[in-house]
Amino acid sequence: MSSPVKKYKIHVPATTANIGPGFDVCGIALSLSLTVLVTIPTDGKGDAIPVISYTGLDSANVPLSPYKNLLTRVALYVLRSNGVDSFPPGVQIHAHNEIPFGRGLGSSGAAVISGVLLGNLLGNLNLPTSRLLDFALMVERHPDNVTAALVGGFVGSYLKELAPEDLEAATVPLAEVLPEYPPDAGPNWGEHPPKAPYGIGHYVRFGWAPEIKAIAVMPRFELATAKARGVLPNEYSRKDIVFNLQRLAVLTTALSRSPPDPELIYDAMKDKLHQPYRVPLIPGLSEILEKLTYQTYPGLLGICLSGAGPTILALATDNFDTIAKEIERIFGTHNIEVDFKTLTIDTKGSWVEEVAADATI
Ligand SMILES: Nc1ncnc2c1ncn2[C@@H]1O[C@H](COP(=O)(O)OP(=O)(O)OP(=O)(O)O)[C@@H](O)[C@H]1O
Ligand SMILES: N[C@@H](CCO)C(=O)O
Repeated sequence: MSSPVKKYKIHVPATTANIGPGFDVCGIALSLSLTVLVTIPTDGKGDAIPVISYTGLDSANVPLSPYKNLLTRVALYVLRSNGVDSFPPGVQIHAHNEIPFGRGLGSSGAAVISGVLLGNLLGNLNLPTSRLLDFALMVERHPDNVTAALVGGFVGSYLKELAPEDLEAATVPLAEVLPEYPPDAGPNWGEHPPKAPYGIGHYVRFGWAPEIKAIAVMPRFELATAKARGVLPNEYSRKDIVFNLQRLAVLTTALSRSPPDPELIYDAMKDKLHQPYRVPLIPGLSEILEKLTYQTYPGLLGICLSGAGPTILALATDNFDTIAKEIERIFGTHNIEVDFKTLTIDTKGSWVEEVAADATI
C-alpha cells in the first residue's frame, strides 16, 4: 500500500526585466508559469533523495538529479541555511514549464523562486517574503526577475548596500552557495553555505494601465544570461547614465496612466546601458528597435529587449498580431525563426496551495 501523502502546488510566473532603461531595476510578471507539484509522504517513509520529473517546454534537457537541478539545489540551499541538512524522505517533485529557457523571460528566476518556496515548504520554515527574497538574491544577484516573480506586477527593486562581512557572503561564487554535490554525497556532505544577509532586496510595485499587454517575440535560440552580461562594459559615460535615468523616472509612472501616451512611453523605453552592447548577439535587434514605431504601428507603445534577450518585448494596446508579425518578418530576414505570444501582466506573483492527494498538474 502506498504512503499517505500531502500535496502542494507552487506557481511562479515568467518575468521580463529592464523594460528598456531599467537595467537590473525593473521587472514585470507575465502570464506564463512554472508550476511545481510537490508530494510529501506524511509517514516520513521513502527514498532519501527526491524523485524529479518534468513536462512542458525545454523539459528534455533539465538535469533530474536533485543535486544538479537548479530548483532543488536552491531548495537544499534554503534548507541547509535554516538548519535542515537534507530533503525529507519520499518527496516527489513534478515541474510543468511554460517558460522557454535562456530567452529573456526569467526561466532561471522562476526556477530560483520555486526552489526557495520548495525549501520553505519542505522545511516548514514559514519564512516571510523579505527572507524568501534574500535567499533568491544570494543565487540570482540581479533583483529584477526574482522580485517580480515573487511579488507579481510591475516592480522596481534595489539591493541594499551591505556591511563588509555580509558583502563577503553575498559575493561568494554561486558554485559555493549551491555546491554541485558528488553523486555519492550523504545528507551531511560538505560545509554549510554562507549565511544570507537579512533584508538584501527592497522593492516597490508600480501601477499598470490595464489596457497594456506584452507581446513577447521569442527567437528559437538560447542566449545564456551570463553570456549577455559578459558583453557589457564595466563603466559608462555620464551622458548615457543620465539618458537612462531620465527615461526610467518617466516610464514607471507613464505605464500606470490610462489611456497610455505612446509618444511619452516610446521614447522612455529607449536604453543606452545594455541593448547597444547586445546587438551583436541578436541579429535583427537594431533594425527591430528602429523600424517599429508608435507612428507606423498604431497601438504600439514601446519596444525593447526582454531581459538579457533574445526575446523582444513590445508593449501595446492594440494590433498585437500585426506588431508581432513585423518583428517575426525582420528576424526572418536573418534566418531566425520565432514564436510569439501576447501576454497579460500577472499581478499575483508566486503562490503555494495545498491540493488533493490525487491532484495532477
Ligand atoms: N524550470 C527549471 N528547472 C531547472 N532549471 C532551469 C529551469 N528554468 C531554467 N533553468 C536553468 O536556467 C537556465 C537559463 O537561465 P538564463 O539566466 O540563462 O536564462 P533566462 O532566465 O531564461 O533568461 P533571463 O534571465 O534573461 O530572463 C537554463 O538553461 C537552465 O539551466
Ligand atoms: N537585468 C538582467 C536581466 C536578465 O534577465 C540583464 O539584463 O542582464
